[in-house]
Amino acid sequence: MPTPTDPEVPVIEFVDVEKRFGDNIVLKDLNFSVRRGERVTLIGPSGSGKTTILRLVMTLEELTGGYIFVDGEPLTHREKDGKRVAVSPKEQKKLRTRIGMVFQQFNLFPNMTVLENIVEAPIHVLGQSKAEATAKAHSLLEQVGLPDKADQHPLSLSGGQQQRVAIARALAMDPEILLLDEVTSALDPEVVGDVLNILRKVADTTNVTMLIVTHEMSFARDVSHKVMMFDGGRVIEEGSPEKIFSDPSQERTKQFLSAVLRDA
Ligand SMILES: Nc1ncnc2c1ncn2[C@@H]1O[C@H](COP(=O)(O)OP(=O)(O)OP(=O)(O)O)[C@@H](O)[C@H]1O
Repeated sequence: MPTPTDPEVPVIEFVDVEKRFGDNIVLKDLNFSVRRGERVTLIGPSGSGKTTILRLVMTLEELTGGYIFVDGEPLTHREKDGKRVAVSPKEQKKLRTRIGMVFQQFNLFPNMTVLENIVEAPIHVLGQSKAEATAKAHSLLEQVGLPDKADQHPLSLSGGQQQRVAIARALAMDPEILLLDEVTSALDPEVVGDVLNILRKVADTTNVTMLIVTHEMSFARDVSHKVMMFDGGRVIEEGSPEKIFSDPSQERTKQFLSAVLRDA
């Protein structure tokens, strides 16, 4: 039996996942796994459930069926005596600290400064000292090209700058898993490249596992090890970006790609 520290254990594993909103079944019998350090891009038509998958991993949505494992440990439910039993809030919180997410709409706290946004979770969730968290926050602000914005409030920054702060905030937790949900969709086209370059660098210089939802084909091609195409709540095709993007074998795939991706 593999243990959670076994390198063969997937970092993220979906087993027979079902997600419904009322009568709307968005994901059904969804099975996939992501290995440590792997960067996986999810693509699919609007409404196919890509964002929902990320939100389930972040425990922002309630899982209505099946199981999600992080490092081999159940994130929301485990099977016990043939029954599906919820894990304790404490167990869930422990796993959650390993996961960071960057959202389309930045989701920064508007009443806090940039620095306060970044140090909040490291201090209150990880128990870091204020000095340690602050030093790391300044270094991350340097890394995302905003060394002089620590004392500003998010709403005084441009969208691209706010997204860079959001990336710094996610990285401040040293996440094992980074979830990127259409992080450039709300940005002016001229700043999209800057934000993606920061993420390319994160991909190049860390071993963080990434689950990415994006319409930016070049970015997906550059950073992903694997692309998974979703439709009807299931994976319909998966493979290397070269395979999926450059040589779509079926006409259906070709049409599908031209509908959902843009080359930026
Ligand atoms: N909170 C919610 N309440 C009810 N239905 C929801 C909720 N969130 C998502 N849905 C529904 O779930 C389905 C999948 O939505 P989701 O946002 O995951 O799709 P997506 O593939 O990310 O789409 P897009 O590419 O347009 O962002 C949609 O039908 C959506 O209406």
